[in-house]
Amino acid sequence: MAIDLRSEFQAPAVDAAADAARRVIDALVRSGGMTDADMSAIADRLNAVADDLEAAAPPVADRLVDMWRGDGITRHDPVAGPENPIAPPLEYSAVDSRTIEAVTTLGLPYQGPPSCVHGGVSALLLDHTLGVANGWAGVSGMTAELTLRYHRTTPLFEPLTVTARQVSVDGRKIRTTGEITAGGGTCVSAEGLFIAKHPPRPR
Ligand SMILES: CCCCCCCCCCCCCCCC(=O)SCCNC(=O)CCNC(=O)[C@H](O)C(C)(C)COP(=O)(O)OP(=O)(O)OC[C@H]1O[C@@H](n2cnc3c(N)ncnc32)[C@H](O)[C@@H]1OP(=O)(O)O
Repeated sequence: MAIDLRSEFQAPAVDAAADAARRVIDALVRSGGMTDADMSAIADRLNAVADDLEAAAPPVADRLVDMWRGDGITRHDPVAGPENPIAPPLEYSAVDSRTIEAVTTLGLPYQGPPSCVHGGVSALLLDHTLGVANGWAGVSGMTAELTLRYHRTTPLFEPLTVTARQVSVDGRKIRTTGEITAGGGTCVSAEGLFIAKHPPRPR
């Protein structure tokens, strides 16, 4: 069962613009200097788009309030946020009442070692996914510790399954585990300690 991304706040045109930005990021990294495209002209066009967006954008303080409307999963975060071009974005499904998973394929913008996912990107995906698993299980908090083991390299261009499960809640201490697998094998595993604490949402 897919986990609902706050359906009352869906914004298909915003998500489509973010998807287009993801394509731009991917194409820029793929091109580098090995392109016949006129990169000076492309920089001008991209800056023109940024000028339009900045001219119409709200004050940051207003947007922060907007970002934190409602409850549940955010739409702007850098892992699952459909309106954040940095996010792949992961789309979570519930496995059971304490476990979630997402399948994603990462490309060149996320590269660390040759043709492999950057270790920091894996940490980002796991930190967030463990946090969402906590939210899904009903008791969430802030990351206090995140221990990662990199078992083998995590491939680009192949489906990755990112899984997280809330293991225990002891007072304010929440323990959660997760992993990234490819082709059925574990690439990265994670153990997290979360402390039940919630900074106030901007209002
Ligand atoms: C329908 C859909 C549902 C899903 C809905 C999804 C919801 C949406 C999900 C969003 C998912 C985002 C997932 C990203 C998660 C981040 O990215 S969070 C950002 C990164 N983390 C931080 O910035 C945290 C920074 N650190 C802090 O703010 C504070 O140190 C902490 C961690 C909150 C703890 O501070 P505190 O509340 O003052 O806690 P404190 O009283 O000192 O300690 C409480 C207990 O925890 C222990 N403890 C505290 N820190 C540690 C530590 N590092 N190591 C070991 N023990 C510790 C203490 O020893 C103490 O133990 P006891 O004495 O009670 O036995």
